[in-house]
Amino acid sequence: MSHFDIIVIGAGPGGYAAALLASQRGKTVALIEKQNLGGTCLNWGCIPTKLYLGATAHLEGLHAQSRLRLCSGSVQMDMSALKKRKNAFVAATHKAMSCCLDKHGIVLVQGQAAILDKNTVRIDGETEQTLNFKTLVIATGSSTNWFAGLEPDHKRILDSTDLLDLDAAPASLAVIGAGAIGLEMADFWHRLGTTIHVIEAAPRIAPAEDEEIAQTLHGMLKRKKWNIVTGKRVAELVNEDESVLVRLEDGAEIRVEKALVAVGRKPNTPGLGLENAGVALTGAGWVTTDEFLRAAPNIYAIGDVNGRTLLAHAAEHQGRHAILHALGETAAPYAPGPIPGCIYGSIEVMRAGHTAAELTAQGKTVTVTRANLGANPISQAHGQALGLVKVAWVDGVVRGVTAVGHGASHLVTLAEIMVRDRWTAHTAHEHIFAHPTLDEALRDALIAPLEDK
Ligand SMILES: Cc1cc2nc3c(=O)[nH]c(=O)nc-3n(C[C@H](O)[C@H](O)[C@H](O)COP(=O)(O)OP(=O)(O)OC[C@H]3O[C@@H](n4cnc5c(N)ncnc54)[C@H](O)[C@@H]3O)c2cc1C
Ligand SMILES: NC(=O)c1ccc[n+]([C@@H]2O[C@H](COP(=O)([O-])OP(=O)(O)OC[C@H]3O[C@@H](n4cnc5c(N)ncnc54)[C@H](O)[C@@H]3O)[C@@H](O)[C@H]2O)c1
Repeated sequence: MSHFDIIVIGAGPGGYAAALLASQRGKTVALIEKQNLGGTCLNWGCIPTKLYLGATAHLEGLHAQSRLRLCSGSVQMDMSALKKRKNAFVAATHKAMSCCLDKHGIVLVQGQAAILDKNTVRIDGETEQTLNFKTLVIATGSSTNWFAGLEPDHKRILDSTDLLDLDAAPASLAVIGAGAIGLEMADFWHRLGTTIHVIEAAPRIAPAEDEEIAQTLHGMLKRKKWNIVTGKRVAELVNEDESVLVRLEDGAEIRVEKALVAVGRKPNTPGLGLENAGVALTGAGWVTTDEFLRAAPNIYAIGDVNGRTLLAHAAEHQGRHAILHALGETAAPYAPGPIPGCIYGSIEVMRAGHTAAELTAQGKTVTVTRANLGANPISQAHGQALGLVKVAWVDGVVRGVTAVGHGASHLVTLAEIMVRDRWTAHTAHEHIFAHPTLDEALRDALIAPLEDK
């Protein structure tokens, strides 16, 4: 078959979800992938990083208890065994995904796709082939970005994919960029004994997060003896054979064993032939989409490649909307509401909805309530009671919830529901929160307006 109702380019979380939904709706579907099923998320992103963090969480837990003098001694991680486990898990997931595609009658085409015109793609794989579509979904994702002077050499100057492949912990690691990738990876290697240096150009780490949350995180990481430099750009990374020289814009230098370049992502659009279908690009090459996620009348662009929200669950959600819109099952513009997000690790950050600063910038009158994790018995039980939950309100309605601390990511779905369903302080009293749970900290921040009266 060379003609399909729907062709999807890219089998990451966005493309895979779109292909499955289209086939469940009875459409003929081809999914084109040049590398591995699962895209960045499964192979080099969400899944391997969380597997590494999950496998070493007990090290951090024991550390916290040893600080309370409840245990002592040391545990060694076997890095090559962990890598093997990660590779086995990823391979098993490839197999499961491939079976699922087969079961749904989706034709998987291995190769690199390029658009020839508004109804045709060419695939360069083992053989070259041309396929026709009624609707195309571009879900080609993004790749590691770097700036002049910071180019990874993949030996000492690494990107996030290289760092997952190390066989042993480096003695020291400079992390360039304190977004989610930099902070999560630094946390993993810190657990294995690596000395961490974080250099962030913005005035604070986790610059996309609420300022108080980011400052609290900063303080907690400093207690772990991370060297954190903010407000300074790294100008150059030099591989000096035995070490890497990190040169900051003000001339200051840091020498480390390895450096991680985690300064953001760039869209996978070069060579896609988008110009042949009248698709416009913006900025660094992100696909421009309209309110329905369309890049052209019969072409949608979903996930990282459209630059809206670089998260796996956002890609999946957009994939679903694109298919429903293409099939005429919805005529509504894409309006995702609050998109939950987390930074994972020993100290986690979670957020759903707007920060207080974002709401204020929109001209809203914002009030803020808080609950410290110090008062939460579960945080205390883990010996990790620093951190807080923060709620931003407008007109008595929850508009944003964010938190920092041990296990904070576990609060994110409830926080998303609170924002989406426009909870008031009274709503919190309509629900029973199990005791003792971290959720109670969320409840405490929520009922604070009632308690204050
Ligand atoms: C280290 C790291 C950790 C992360 N952790 C998280 C996390 O915890 N939670 C979270 O939500 N997000 C996380 N992300 C982000 C997440 O991985 C991405 O947002 C998500 O994978 C985007 O999905 P996508 O489907 O848009 O694209 P991708 O997953 O990038 O998939 C795109 C696919 O398209 C294929 N492709 C590209 N061009 C072509 C072509 N011309 N022809 C054929 N195939 C092509 C690629 O090979 C790839 O498989 C992380 C990212 C990184 C790098
Ligand atoms: N847990 C998660 O959900 C998760 C985990 C990892 C990645 N991601 C996604 O992947 C995307 C990419 O993550 P990221 O951390 O690479 O990007 P990012 O854009 O979030 O952070 C990059 C940081 O690098 C800084 N920077 C840029 N140039 C610099 C320089 N020369 N010197 C010092 N600092 C510099 C920027 O100020 C920025 O804070 C994010 O958008 C995120 O959504 C999500």
